[in-house]
Amino acid sequence: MSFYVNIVYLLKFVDVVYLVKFRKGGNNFGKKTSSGEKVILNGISGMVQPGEILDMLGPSGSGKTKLLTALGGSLGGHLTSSITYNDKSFSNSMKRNTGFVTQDIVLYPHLTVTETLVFTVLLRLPNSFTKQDKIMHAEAIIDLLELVNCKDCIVVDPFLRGVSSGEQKRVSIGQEMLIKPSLLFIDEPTMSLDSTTTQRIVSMLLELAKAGRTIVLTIHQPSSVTSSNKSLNEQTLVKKTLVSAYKSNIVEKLKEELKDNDNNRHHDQTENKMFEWWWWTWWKQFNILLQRGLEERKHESFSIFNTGEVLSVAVLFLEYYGGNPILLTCNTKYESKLIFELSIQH
Ligand SMILES: Nc1ncnc2c1ncn2[C@@H]1O[C@H](COP(=O)(O)OP(=O)(O)OP(=O)(O)O)[C@@H](O)[C@H]1O
Repeated sequence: MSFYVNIVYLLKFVDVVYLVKFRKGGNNFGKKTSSGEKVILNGISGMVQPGEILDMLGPSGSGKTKLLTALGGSLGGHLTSSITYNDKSFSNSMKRNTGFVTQDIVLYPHLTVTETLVFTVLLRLPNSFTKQDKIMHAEAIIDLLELVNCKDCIVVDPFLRGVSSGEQKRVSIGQEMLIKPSLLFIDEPTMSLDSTTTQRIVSMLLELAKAGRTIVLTIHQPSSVTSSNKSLNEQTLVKKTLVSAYKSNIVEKLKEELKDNDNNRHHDQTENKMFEWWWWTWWKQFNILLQRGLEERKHESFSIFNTGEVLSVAVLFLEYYGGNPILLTCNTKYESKLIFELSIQH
């Protein structure tokens, strides 16, 4: 199974503005509060071609995750922008081709690396692939992400160490890779990793981009140009210089480029023809979810209550997500967190 993608996407975003409403003063313990608006993203523009990686650097709180989520088509609320993918807006059909790796690593702690990826691939690849094909695909991803040495390790082992945080991050990326997404969004792929693991992940992302993907990622830069060892005046000056350099050197050029690109580009008419949508049968999905739930909790002694819990979680997931395979990579133990995250993202 090749890692080349069927559809390639040109991502363009122009003047992305995002506001949030907030209550001034937070909880005023019974006193009157007033509300206000905060500008989180203020007119951001850019373009990413297939085969390219756009890396967003910035200090904590600068809006990287919000922009990434907006580009991934999942940011609701007060968003005004023109974000297009091959000159079309984000659609449900595109979700099939989009992978989104969140900052927090959320994996089943009691499954092995192989089990994690195999259950994901069984749920997320269409029925046109045989079970054997799907398992082979998961094994290929394990090779690609250099997870062979830990493939039989439990993700979080209560007695031993479990897999390392770098390996967990690669498993999270692997879960998205299984569907061969054409667009890949990754929030902080190198967070808290050592330089060797960072280098490995970056090389892997370069390989994925070479295969035709459009990749956007964020990297928190602790040693950013406005670092705290500079005085406030110096920080403000550096910010102003950067903003005006961005406006005069980049924005106008970029907008020109976006215009040229609009005029010259031959639209990819094959997208819809190549797009393959499928729905799993309820029974098949239920079985995989049930099997995963039982595998995850095999270390616990099973009572009627536990069994009932696993069964209801499997049903609940089918019901909650309406059988949408993209959302079925969740973690039983961490449903509430994921439901929260997914309700934000989808
Ligand atoms: N509902 C909200 N109300 C007020 N402010 C908000 C709200 N949601 C997000 N913010 C603010 O928006 C800003 C951008 O958040 P975002 O998560 O995108 O930052 P980030 O650059 O990804 O940070 P980090 O590197 O720490 O993950 C932050 O300052 C955050 O506090």
